[in-house]
Amino acid sequence: MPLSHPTRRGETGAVRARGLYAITPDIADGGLLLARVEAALPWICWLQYRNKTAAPALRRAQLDALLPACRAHGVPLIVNDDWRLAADCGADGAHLGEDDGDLRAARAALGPDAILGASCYDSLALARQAVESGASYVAFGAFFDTTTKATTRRPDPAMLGGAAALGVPRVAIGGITPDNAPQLVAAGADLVAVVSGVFGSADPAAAAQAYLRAFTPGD
Ligand SMILES: Cc1ncc(COP(=O)(O)OP(=O)(O)O)c(N)n1
Ligand SMILES: Cc1nc(C(=O)O)sc1CCOP(=O)(O)O
Ligand SMILES: [Mg+2]
Repeated sequence: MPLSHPTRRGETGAVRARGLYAITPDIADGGLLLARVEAALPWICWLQYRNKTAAPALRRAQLDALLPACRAHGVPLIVNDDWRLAADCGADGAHLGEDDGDLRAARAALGPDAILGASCYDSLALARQAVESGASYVAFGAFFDTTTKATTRRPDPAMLGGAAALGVPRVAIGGITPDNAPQLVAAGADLVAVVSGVFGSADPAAAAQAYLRAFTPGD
């Protein structure tokens, strides 16, 4: 199952990854969240913990439950929005958007091996700045309509190719389905980041596997 492999580091120490980057939805029930994540874990490359509504104590408790499950599958766990929480709970990294603080501070706090992601929306200039500031991957979106989050920016898939020279994994996000994922992978996406397409499904394991076909055209 080569596409379920987690992050590997090359000789330069750079993050290399390819496949599905699953992102959790806002689920208050920790048992339900863990069950749905555990179903998907064999098929995913990275997991992002994203909960926009939980109180800090619940976020911490959910992360503490998810971390051993991710470790058991060799899947890095990345915390959305809050690099301090990522550091406190021993996660593998953090994802920061434009309102989530300073990438340089996050890199300094998390250390050189942490996976540090940056939202770059529809901007190559933002992506260049992010890498200069310590980001180890860049994310572009929203490529398609999504009901998970209000989005205003819509990059062209060609932006993924334009970002190749940055030398870090390129993540595509926003309304990605198994049907539209192949065009983003063909345009240069190393990872497709998905919330509802995986965790909104009655069968997260089957849903996750459906995305992997985008990375093995012809199968
Ligand atoms: C992989 C990935 N890409 C983009 C985002 C969006 O981050 P942000 O713009 O900070 O919005 P919120 O997710 O915090 O609502 C992401 N989380 N992950
Ligand atoms: C969290 C997020 N960030 C986006 C961006 O464009 O930066 S789109 C998005 C929502 C992705 O959810 P779904 O896979 O359900 O469409
Ligand atoms: Mg954010």
